Amino acid sequence: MAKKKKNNSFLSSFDYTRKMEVAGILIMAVAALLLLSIASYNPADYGIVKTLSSESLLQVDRGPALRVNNWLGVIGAYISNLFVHVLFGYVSIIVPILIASLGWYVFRQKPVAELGWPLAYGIWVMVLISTTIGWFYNEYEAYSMAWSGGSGISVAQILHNITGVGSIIILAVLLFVSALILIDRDLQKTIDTLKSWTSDFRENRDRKREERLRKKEEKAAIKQRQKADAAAKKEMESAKKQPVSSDTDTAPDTQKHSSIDDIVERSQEEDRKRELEKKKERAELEKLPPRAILEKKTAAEEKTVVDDNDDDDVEISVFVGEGDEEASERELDRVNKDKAREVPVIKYKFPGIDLLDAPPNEGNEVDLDEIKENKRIILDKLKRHKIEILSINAIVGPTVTLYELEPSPDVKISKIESYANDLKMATASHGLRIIAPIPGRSAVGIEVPNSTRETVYIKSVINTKKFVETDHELPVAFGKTIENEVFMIDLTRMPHLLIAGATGSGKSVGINTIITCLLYKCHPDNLKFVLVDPKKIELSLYRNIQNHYLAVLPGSEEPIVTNTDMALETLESVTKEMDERYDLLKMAMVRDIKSYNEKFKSGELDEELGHRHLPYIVVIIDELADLMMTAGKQIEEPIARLAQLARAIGIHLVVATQRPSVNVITGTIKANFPARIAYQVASKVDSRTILDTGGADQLVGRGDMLFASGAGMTRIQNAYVSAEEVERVTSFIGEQKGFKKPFQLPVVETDDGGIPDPLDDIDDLFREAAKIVVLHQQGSVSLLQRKLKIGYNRAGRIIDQLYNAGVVGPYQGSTARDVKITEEEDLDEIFEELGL
Ligand SMILES: Nc1ncnc2c1ncn2[C@@H]1O[C@H](COP(=O)(O)OP(=O)(O)OP(=O)(O)O)[C@@H](O)[C@H]1O
Repeated sequence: MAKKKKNNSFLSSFDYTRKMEVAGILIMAVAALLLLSIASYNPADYGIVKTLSSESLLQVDRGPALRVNNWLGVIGAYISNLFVHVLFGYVSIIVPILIASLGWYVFRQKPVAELGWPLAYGIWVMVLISTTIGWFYNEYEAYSMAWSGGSGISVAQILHNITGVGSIIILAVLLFVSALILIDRDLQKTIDTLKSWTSDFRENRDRKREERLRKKEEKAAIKQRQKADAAAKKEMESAKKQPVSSDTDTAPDTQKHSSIDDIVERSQEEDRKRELEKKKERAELEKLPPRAILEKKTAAEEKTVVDDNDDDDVEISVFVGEGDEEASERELDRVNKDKAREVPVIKYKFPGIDLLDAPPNEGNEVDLDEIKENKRIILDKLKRHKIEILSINAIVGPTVTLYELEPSPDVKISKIESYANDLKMATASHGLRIIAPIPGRSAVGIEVPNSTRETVYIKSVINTKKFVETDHELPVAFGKTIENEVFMIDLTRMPHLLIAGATGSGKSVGINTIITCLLYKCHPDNLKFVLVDPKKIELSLYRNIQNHYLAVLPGSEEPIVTNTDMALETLESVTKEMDERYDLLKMAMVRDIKSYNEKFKSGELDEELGHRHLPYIVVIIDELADLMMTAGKQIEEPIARLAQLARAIGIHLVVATQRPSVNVITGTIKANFPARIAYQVASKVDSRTILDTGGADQLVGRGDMLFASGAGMTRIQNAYVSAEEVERVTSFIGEQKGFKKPFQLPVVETDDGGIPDPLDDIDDLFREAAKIVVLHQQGSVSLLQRKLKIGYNRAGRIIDQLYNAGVVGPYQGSTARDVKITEEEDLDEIFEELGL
């Protein structure tokens, strides 16, 4: 009695958990032993153990003939014979697996009842597979019986007796259905899953390939840049070491380089500062509790708490952004009138706001039923995955509604993202985008497209106080954010834009929005467009405004560039304009175009020295792919150079393509365009090429876009401007007198050594200039400026003519041109040839 009591107390000294752990380990050990015995099954073993007497079991060595092969000896031989030979063949291996799962459940104290179906399924599959193998064994006997086991063979035989060849069809169908059950319980879903697997695989492979290519290119670009930097540094150092007398010409050239570097470096420094500020702002937001952020973000919004009578107890608050304050009547016209008055060079009247269509219906209608339904679906789906949500905010935008979910603290945010496909299917919506987490918050955003979209009319973004009163130099109000706020940028701060979107996604409308915004804000004296349109139709509407707003190659008949050769020449010319502008800024000792123009306006800069008012130049390329396909590297080079250096001197690029592949948006181009816009694209790979992340493939087209700059990504509904509106605006401008001709870009030397400037228009000072150059053996613009007391432009033109006549060599960047003539007689011969 006493003993029993002691025993009891020994067992009861272990708590329940420990007992379950021990039981679990024991069950798993049994499973492991069973597995070993089945895995080492040998048909000969059973015969041997049957012949063994009980004494022989105690013998140290029974000799090789009686040695059992099974790893678990005699017991193993019996067990494996039962499972492999008698029952289900090697397929019996499922038994120890099932036992091990049971052991694991006991060990972890999970509810064993949960294993009911998996156990039944495992046994069913075991019987089915062994029967199928048995069927083939009966028919062909091509392999050992151990694969199906006696039971598999017998069941197959019985089935065959009853249904003949139909038996194998039945078995095949049962196997297929069982496999489907394993993959997924829904056939439709299974097909979708399989489809998404294959497309994921393909996408992955493509992405990796593109990524490799991009990295390679980026590396090459970085190397190139480093080389250029090193060369420039070296040059600067050598210039510092040997002070050059002021009347030699190499000094200004060297200074020019260091000055370019200075200016670029300074503006890069400014970019860095801006980035830092943005980071700080984000960090501040992170510190605020989520609620406070929402309040901050939606300060101007209406909030409705919806009582949806659902049985869940998650509250949903619906926010609709009020939008920006409308500008008062004629405010824009008044501001523009003042602006036009300030520029006396031409008489100009800005287009009026009434040239734009008025939005037919003001405001954004909210479909509360749709919101409730989406909430129900989202919660339902997440509940099934055991994700608990504490509260939801729905922010209704023009195109999509953002559901901000606050999950309970123990939920891993990234888990929700993995259910994107599931949610997409449940809400039956293309364009569902998951933001997990919303930057700086422990909330998850799910954007679901609205069933009825609101068109954002351009008038509703232009005629706002935000746009009218902005002091941005080149303001572009793209459209409206999800909070209904006007999304506006200053192009000078971007400083360039890369745009991608499949055909029909709203790119062209987007480019028209950019141009229209600029036309409504910038005086023609202060802004010029270089329009490159290989598709030949998209930008043709702007022909009307050539004498006001377009910049062209000298002598060009066609104000809009439509072929690759011309595009190449034009971009090179813009690059030359860039170099010239750097020279001018250096001479004026200012660091950016704004201060330069102010200095010029105040009369501090001498026009005789080449100083001139510098308008902003916005180069728009609509379809980079067409140019890259025909000119490749040749076109990439000036684009990359402009993108790298043109920031401080008022030249900005807007480059669009419908083919965002790595051979169009190369590493070099990408590296120099930090601000990017993606409209809807065809695949995740395309989205990654443009944005470095997915998302653009989930947009819903018609101007639905993502804007990405260093500070994150914003979803925007692009403002709609129709072709008729563009036509009205451009005709209004075009009908005014304007300048005599379009803005002339500088002349560029062509590859074959000639320059387009014809020699029959030889400058009066050509002879004198040639003599000076030969005398000093130095072909430089500033030498001619000093000696002939002429302006920069004229001296530059004479140097180009001297080059064309063979007196000086080609342009060599930072050093003066070589002089090809040494003797006066040779020069006289040239004069004679030219009839001078
Ligand atoms: N912001 C917008 N709001 C409403 N509808 C739009 C918007 N942008 C585009 N759309 C609609 O989508 C159509 C296609 O747009 P768009 O011509 O700009 O596409 P795209 O990307 O330039 O195509 P492609 O590359 O073939 O020229 C437009 O005709 C218009 O009906």
